[in-house]
Amino acid sequence: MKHYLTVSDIESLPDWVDEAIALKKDPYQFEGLGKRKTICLLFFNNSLRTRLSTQKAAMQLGLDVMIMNFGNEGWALEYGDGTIMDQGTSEHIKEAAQVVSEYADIVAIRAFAGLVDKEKDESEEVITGFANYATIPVVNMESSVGHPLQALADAITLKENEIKIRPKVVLSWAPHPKALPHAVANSFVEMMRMQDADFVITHPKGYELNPRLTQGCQIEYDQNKALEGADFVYVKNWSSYSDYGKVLSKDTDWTITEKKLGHAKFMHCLPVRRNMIVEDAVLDGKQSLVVQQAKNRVFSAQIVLKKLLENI
Ligand SMILES: NCCC[C@H](NC(=O)CCC(=O)O)C(=O)O
Ligand SMILES: NC(=O)OP(=O)(O)O
Repeated sequence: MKHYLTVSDIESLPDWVDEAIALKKDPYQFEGLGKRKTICLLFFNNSLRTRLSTQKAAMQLGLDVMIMNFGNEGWALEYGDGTIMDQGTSEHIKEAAQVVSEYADIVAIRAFAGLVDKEKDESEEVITGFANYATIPVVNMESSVGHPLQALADAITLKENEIKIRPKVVLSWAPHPKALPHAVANSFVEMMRMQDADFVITHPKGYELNPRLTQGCQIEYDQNKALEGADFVYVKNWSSYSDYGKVLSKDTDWTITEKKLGHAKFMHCLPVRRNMIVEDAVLDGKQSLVVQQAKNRVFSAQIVLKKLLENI
């Protein structure tokens, strides 16, 4: 693996999940691997979990960590080829990526979708710009279209809570006041397609995800029907994909309640809007796995960084 950019960079999901669970029992096992090496974390957007869990994973591997809030503090970057830079952008991705490569051995980047221009978001200009011009491995800490560290942590969490070989896993849309990206849902779908499960996606009409990703997946527009007999309910809001970036519904009939959840475990990547996405009783109850998911972000990051370091 050269970079960790998408879920498809996972060479073997079951092996990586097992390795992560083993690492969790002995987190400092590979403490020497990152000695005298540096990871640089660049954030174009806010974060709690990704920032701290990736830093912690790096520290447990003995890496030095440099963090920069690029969105506020870096120069505005230009991505276009041959652009006459007489407008707002100050520095080209070509120099920026090469320069960061001189200071660090791995670079990790968070750059969300703008949700205005679908083509621009799907071109993944920030993360692919770094992957094209950096001379070091690049890690995706949530890009326009994917959040593969989250999906790997979710796979670990599913495995830790597995009670049957082929569980029923439901990905449900839920309402949110703002337009949110598709990245988390996309990567969850891609990850679920790598394992054996009765997987169902439910959302209101108009909220279909990128059909290239959901091809062959079961889609059920009736949320109650989708939730019947579920073992895991993974909840997430996303904005419309077809009517790109638009909020078409804030219908709180889609909010997850204790009653709807039944015996299933509740999952969400966080941060979560209480009593909008899910009612308090679920988050405060025993069936919620959200904190375990957040903990597993350390081990998903650590497995990825370990694989990259072994390759350097
Ligand atoms: N990394 C986890 C989710 C990040 C982002 N959520 C948000 O922006 C929520 C913000 C809010 O609730 O105001 C998303 O959906 O992709
Ligand atoms: N789940 C997740 O990526 O959280 P942050 O946005 O806080 O990093």
